[in-house]
Amino acid sequence: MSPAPTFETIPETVAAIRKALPEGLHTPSVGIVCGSGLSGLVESLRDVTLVPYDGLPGFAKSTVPGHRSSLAFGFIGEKQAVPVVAMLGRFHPYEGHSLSTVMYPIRVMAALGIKDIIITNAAGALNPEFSVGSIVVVRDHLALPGLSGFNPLIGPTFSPEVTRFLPVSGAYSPALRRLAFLAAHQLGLPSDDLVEGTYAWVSGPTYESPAEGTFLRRVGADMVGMSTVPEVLAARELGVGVLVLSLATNKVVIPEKYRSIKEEVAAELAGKKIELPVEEVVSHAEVLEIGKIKGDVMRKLVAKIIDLIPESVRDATQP
Ligand SMILES: O=P(O)(O)O[C@@H]1C[C@H](O)[C@@H](CO)O1
Ligand code: HPA
Repeated sequence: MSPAPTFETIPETVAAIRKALPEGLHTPSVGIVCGSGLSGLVESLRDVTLVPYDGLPGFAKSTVPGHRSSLAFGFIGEKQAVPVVAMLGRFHPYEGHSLSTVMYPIRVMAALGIKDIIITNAAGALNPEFSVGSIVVVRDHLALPGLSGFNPLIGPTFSPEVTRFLPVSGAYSPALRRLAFLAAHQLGLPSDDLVEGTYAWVSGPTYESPAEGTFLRRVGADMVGMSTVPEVLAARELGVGVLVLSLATNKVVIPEKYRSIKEEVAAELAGKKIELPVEEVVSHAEVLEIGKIKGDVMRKLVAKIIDLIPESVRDATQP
């Protein structure tokens, strides 16, 4: 496991980043996290400077296919040139990274000056009304590891300024969620392309068993994924406004009824012919493929949302 970076390392990391940047990019106002297969979001940026994670104090290396290991700084927007920083590649606890390592880049982006962050991810759809390729504006989360003793904020508080007891009831900014739907409308996206839902965070790296998928659906989750929630908590702890967009890359199979091997054997012995169900198996290759197909829509949506964030909001720390 990579050593856990702390509050003390932040000034060193910020100085290393600023040294690598031209002056106009020193203080980005919006952060972006690119989920699995979604690093193409960087193509919306103008005048890009890449800062590799390698060599940045406190940063690890992303080991997951579909994740690069660089920060991209640049400008986005048609109406205005908004300075942004995008993480091309995130860290997941299942890679062996500590939760402090997972949250560290968000804390660095906050120290650089971001006021809002758009976090994207690839996730499995539990809600049967969602289609593969739908983009879900996350309105709430179920942090399964958090509920079972692995809350990312357990341990010494990150800095003297942050609260010990973070409220998360309003973690997903209604103002930014509203801009997401306005942006989709302005882009002419079909209404079913952008939906709302609750994201369940699980540790991975296994995908869900049918019983786990059924459980998560029953307790109110619409999507399930292996990231994002620690980043949301790190951002909210520092007053950064959060928007999460989840791309449904696969449907999580929730069986109406388990296949009964006992009944199949009995039918076979009785000489009856029965039709076997087709088993669907999710893979990371499929996840990346959908990211490739829908990457352009996600990219345009993120750029449009940033363009719509009023300057007054970008300049004010969110409550
Ligand atoms: O980083 P994200 O959450 O976008 O990646 C998802 C979750 C796992 O890392 C991976 C599984 O296919 O994709
Ligand atoms: N489960 C968990 N994480 C995921 C999935 C899934 O089905 N698809 C993409 N990330």
